[in-house]
Formats: sequence, C-alpha cells, structure tokens
Amino acid sequence: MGRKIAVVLFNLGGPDKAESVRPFLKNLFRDPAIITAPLPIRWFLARLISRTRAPSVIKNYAMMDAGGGSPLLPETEEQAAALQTELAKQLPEDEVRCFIAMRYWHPFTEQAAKNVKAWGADEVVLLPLYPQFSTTTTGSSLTAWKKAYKDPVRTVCCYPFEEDFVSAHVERIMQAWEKAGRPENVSLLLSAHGLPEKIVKDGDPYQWQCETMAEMIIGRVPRDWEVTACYQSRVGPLKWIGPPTEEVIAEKSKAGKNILIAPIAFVSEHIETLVELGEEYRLVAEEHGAASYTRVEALGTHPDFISMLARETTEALSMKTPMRSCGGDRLCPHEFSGCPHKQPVRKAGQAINPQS
Ligand SMILES: C=CC1=C(C)c2cc3[nH]c(cc4nc(cc5[nH]c(cc1n2)c(C)c5CCC(=O)O)C(CCC(=O)O)=C4C)c(C)c3C=C
Ligand SMILES: [Fe+2]
Ligand SMILES: [Fe+2]
Repeated sequence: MGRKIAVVLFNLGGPDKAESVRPFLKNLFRDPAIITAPLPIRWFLARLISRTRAPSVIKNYAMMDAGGGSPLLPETEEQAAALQTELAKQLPEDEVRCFIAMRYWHPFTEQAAKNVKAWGADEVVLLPLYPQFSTTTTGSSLTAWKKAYKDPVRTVCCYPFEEDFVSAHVERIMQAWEKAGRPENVSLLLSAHGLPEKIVKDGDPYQWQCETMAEMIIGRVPRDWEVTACYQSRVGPLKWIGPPTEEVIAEKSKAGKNILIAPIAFVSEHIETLVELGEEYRLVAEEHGAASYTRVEALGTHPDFISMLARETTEALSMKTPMRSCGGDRLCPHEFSGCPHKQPVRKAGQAINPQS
C-alpha cells in the first residue's frame, strides 16, 4: 500500500467578487508580515487602508474577465490539476492529492490544513507558488500553516534558479518576441512585485533571489537586448525597492525602444499581470512614445514549470531534512536572516552556484 501524499500549494488569494475586495484587503494589511506595526495600530491601519483603497481596486478587478474578482484561484486550480497528474505519473505507487492554501482569501490556509488532516495524509509537502522566498509571502504562509497544522511536514522554500524554471521563462519571452514580429532595438523588462526597502534591509532574500534569477535570464536572451530587472505594484507611503517598473518603461519608451515586459515573480495571471502590466503600464509606454509594448505571459501550466514543481516535490520527499530549496539546502547567503533555512549558514562572501 503506497503513501497518501498531500501537496499544499501556497498562494496569496484574491477576492472572488467585488464585495470581497475590502475584506480581502483587510486580511492582507492585518498580516504582521506585511505591516510590522504592533497589533492595535496594524488593525487600525488595515481598516483605514482597505476602506480607502477598495474603490479603485474594485475598478481594477472589474477590468478582468472574472466576475469582478480575481482569476487567481481558477488559474491556481489548473496548476494544481496539472501537478497532480504529473505527480501521479512520477509516483505511481502512491496516492497524491494537491490542496490549495490561500493566505488572504478562500480557500484559506486554515481550511486547507483541515482538509489535509481529514484526508489522512501520511506525507505533506508545502509548495509555494512564489518562486522566490519572501517573508511577506511564503514566510507568512508558513506561519499560518504552522498555526493550523501541528504534524511534521516537508517544505520547498523556493526555486528561483531551477534550470527548467528559468528556461521556461526564456521560452515565453522568445515566443512573445516572435509574436511581436521579432523587433530590433529591444528593451526587456524583468518585472517583479516590489517590497518595502525596510523588509529587505531586515534580511529578506527576495530581492537577491529575483536579481540573481534575472542574471540567469540575461545570459540566455539575445546579447544586443537591453535588460532591466525592476519592481512593480508599490503600495503605501514607505520607500520600496527599485527601480520602479513604471519609471523604467517611461525611460525606455522615450528612447523609442520596443518593450518586452515579463513577470518573473508571478506564475499565473491576475490583477498585477493583466491590469497593471497589461493595461496601466501599456498606457505609460504609449504616452512616452515606445515603438511597441508587448506583455509576456506568466508561466501558468507551462509543462516544464509543472514538471519542475513535481521534481521539487519528489526531491523534498526523499530528503533527510524537512526544508528544501532548489539548491538542496540553504540557497541564500549568510546575510539574509529572513531565509527559513537556519542551518547550515553560508559564510559571508562564500560563492554560490545558482545552478548547483
Ligand atoms: C511575488 C509575490 C508577492 C509579493 C512579494 C507581495 C508583497 C506585497 N504585496 C502587497 C500588497 C498587495 N498585493 C496585492 C496583490 C497581489 N500580490 C501578489 C503577490 C505578491 N505580493 C499577488 C499574486 C497579488 C494578486 C492577487 C489577486 O487578487 O489577483 C494587493 C491587492 C491588489 C491591490 O490592492 O493592488 C495588495 C494590496 C504588499 C504591501 C507587499 C509587501 C509588503
Ligand atoms: Fe502583493
Ligand atoms: Fe533561502
């Protein structure tokens, strides 16, 4: 008799309809991983920000073809189904089921934990749909999971340097370039969701992982392309990491470039790709005279991405330690105290090999 293996896919979650936008935002801004202020202040800020932000955000959600809500859940369900099929092939002796655990909207992490328990899993693998580790995303989901599920689990923390993951991105980029008519004078923007600078200064490895991954992509696209890693979706008054995607678009547009823009920290389509990259930033490019503007699609169920997720899962199942990165053990250099691998710690300055 084989094992019952639960693979829990972490994602952010998105409102399912216009009325859910405000409570969804409230959940997000109440999270201490997002706003670090003490509890009463955080709850006050969450109420305030969700109330003031909701009207404009509702308009943006309405621009997508998802009934006033986010397409994130159906997109994640497709990925879960594809991964379950792939894992069934790779682990024919076992029974594998994928569960979705969203952080700020249904199906919530707590519900996913109950479902995993009720199913009677022998093994649980936590697999974030965030390729790069951030304390604000995977870290926050891990905290919520640990509160809800007390039995031992295995965790894949991140996979930003996985060969198939990087090459799937390069394939999507080259396909978009072909579809745009193979223009010359290209400026490729590798855009990731931003973070407040303070979170990175406090040891969050997300920016380092995004930019090291961007270097790997740069090595694989035509040499004459200009490539810039940049950060989108700034929220609130704090200083965020940069350069901001919007500013890079304006600058490259003024120079008459053919802009290709690829999301490198999102693996599915949602408000940040369809509306922000697809609509808002397109207007910025047009306004500043870009020769063309092409949005590269997110990976979705790209077969190489799904088989990479399956491989990470099976590797995690065969490891002696409960936490895995795409490099096996700890990927992040010593200075990133936010890395969830506490042991072993790399010494400062020790070279890393992203592909090892
Ligand atoms: C790479 C993944 C993400 C990081 C890092 C991240 C950090 C982060 N996000 C906010 C605030 C918001 N994010 C919102 C939407 C959103 N964020 C991510 C991913 C990351 N966030 C995704 C996938 C989505 C889309 C969800 C969907 O509904 O489709 C939103 C809601 C939209 C809006 O109001 O603009 C907010 C707010 C902060 C403050 C933050 C780091 C501190
Ligand atoms: Fe976000
Ligand atoms: Fe790490």
